[in-house]
Amino acid sequence: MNLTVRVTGLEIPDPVRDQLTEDDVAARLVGKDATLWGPEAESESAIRLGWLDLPATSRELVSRLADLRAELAGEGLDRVVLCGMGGSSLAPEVICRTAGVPLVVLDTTDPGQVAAAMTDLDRTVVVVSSKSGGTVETESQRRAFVAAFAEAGLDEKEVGRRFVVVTDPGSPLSETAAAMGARAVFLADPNVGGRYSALSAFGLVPSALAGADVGALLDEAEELAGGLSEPGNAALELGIAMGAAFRAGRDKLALAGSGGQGSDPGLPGFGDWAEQLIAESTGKQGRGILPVVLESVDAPGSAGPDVLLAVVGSDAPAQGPSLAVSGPLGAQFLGWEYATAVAGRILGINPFDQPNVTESKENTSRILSDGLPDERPAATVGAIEIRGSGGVLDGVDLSSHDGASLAVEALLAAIPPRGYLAVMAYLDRQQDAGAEDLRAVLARRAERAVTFGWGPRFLHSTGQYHKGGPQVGAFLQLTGVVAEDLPVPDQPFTFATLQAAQAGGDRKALADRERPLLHLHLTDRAAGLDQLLSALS
Ligand SMILES: O=P(O)(O)OC[C@H]1O[C@H](O)[C@H](O)[C@@H](O)[C@@H]1O
Repeated sequence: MNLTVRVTGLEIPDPVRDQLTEDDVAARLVGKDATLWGPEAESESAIRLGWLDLPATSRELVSRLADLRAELAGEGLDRVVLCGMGGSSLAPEVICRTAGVPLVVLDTTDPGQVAAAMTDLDRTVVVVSSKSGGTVETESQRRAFVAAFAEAGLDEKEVGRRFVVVTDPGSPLSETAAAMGARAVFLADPNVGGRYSALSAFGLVPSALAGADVGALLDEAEELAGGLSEPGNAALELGIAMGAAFRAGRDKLALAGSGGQGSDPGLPGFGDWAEQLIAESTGKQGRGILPVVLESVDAPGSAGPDVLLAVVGSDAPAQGPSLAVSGPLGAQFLGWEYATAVAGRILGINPFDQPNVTESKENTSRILSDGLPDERPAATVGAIEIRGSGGVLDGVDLSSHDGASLAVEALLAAIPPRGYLAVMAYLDRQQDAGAEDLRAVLARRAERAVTFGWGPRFLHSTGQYHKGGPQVGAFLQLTGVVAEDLPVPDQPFTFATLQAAQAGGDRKALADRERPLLHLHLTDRAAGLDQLLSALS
């Protein structure tokens, strides 16, 4: 078995393991028994277990993708841009970063970040990935690239040849792909959900075109797959540890990479992939495991009474209740998917649906048709406009020059015991990268779990947990002024209005739950971030 899981400092009660053994869960999961998560989950589970077969069924893609990559290279198309959200982009990002090959991942509606991806068009091929084929971010990016290629002088046929599409059979995107004459269309297995699709066409197509060795990835997964029906296998142990920790009150899973130390190479970006898998799969019905992606093994948030630390890519135990999960990337993907399905059974939830994701999307659509509500700031301090809901600004003196940090302090004070703070930044992941530093700064002050997510990307990941999981979150939303907007061709909105509507739609979903929420709008992005970080550090 090429995955090892070492559990340290966490007691696993015998009944948890005994029950799984008695119920023959390992073999039944490999046999795709849809009854494992109870009668209510059965119809969904019945069409969501195809990921178990992917190490074998995805094989046919390997040579097809090698041929396509060679064909593209022959035409000088060596820059790959991937448009896709959540399950359609997180895995390729890890695969390519781990392999050290360049892939431009576009999973945003930030106008500046989208515009920055539209360079070097003469050597660019765009992979448009969406399982449903109806994701607004992805479709908007596709339209923007079509227009950019046309503006660069390509005729309609040439434009189509710059696109490779990955989607489910019969989706609206499959029809669009045919209509635009896309160079290639890869239809994925509809019996695999987005966040379980790392080893399907969604993970493999962009990665192989960017130059990653996806055959090796499948080999790694296949080696693990061979032992997954055995009781006591490593992926089962991982799921048991996640479930037992949850039952013992350790419902925050802090994820850290080994940073390339020790015997395993690092797996950069793996935490963000696992975050979506765990948050969307378990965060529902008022419970769930909250993944907290850390900057390093000893970053703030790696320990605490409600925390289990998982170090990915390490075989050395860390301090405190922790897991060391080592193995190559292909085995990690399959192992964590299997473990999450097992943990889902222990938690008593359906690990294959995402019942609360649509809510923010619907709010966004409403804002796009009715317009943004006029929400006056409670105060403006320096480059930051301050707004709040859920009582977070009650009694806070916003008139002083440190009004913004007082507002943040009030938000931290509103985090309930065993709760968490989610920082949600609807900004440019490249240009405003410093926003990520807020996580550790705030975790140090809050002494509670603090997560960081780029909007709208996190809506397809932790967004489910925020709304469907335990209602113990406090929320810091960051938005910023847009220097130059970008149209979404043939749509009644621009990227800036879409981004603002997504932030507004999610604020509404959280406000409807009366969660404490602080919204800081940066009227100058760089100055606002500096102001915030220096006030809080
Ligand atoms: O691949 P798509 O259909 O575009 O979906 C992208 C993402 O969107 C939704 O919000 C789901 O909650 C995610 O699980 C999914 O990965």
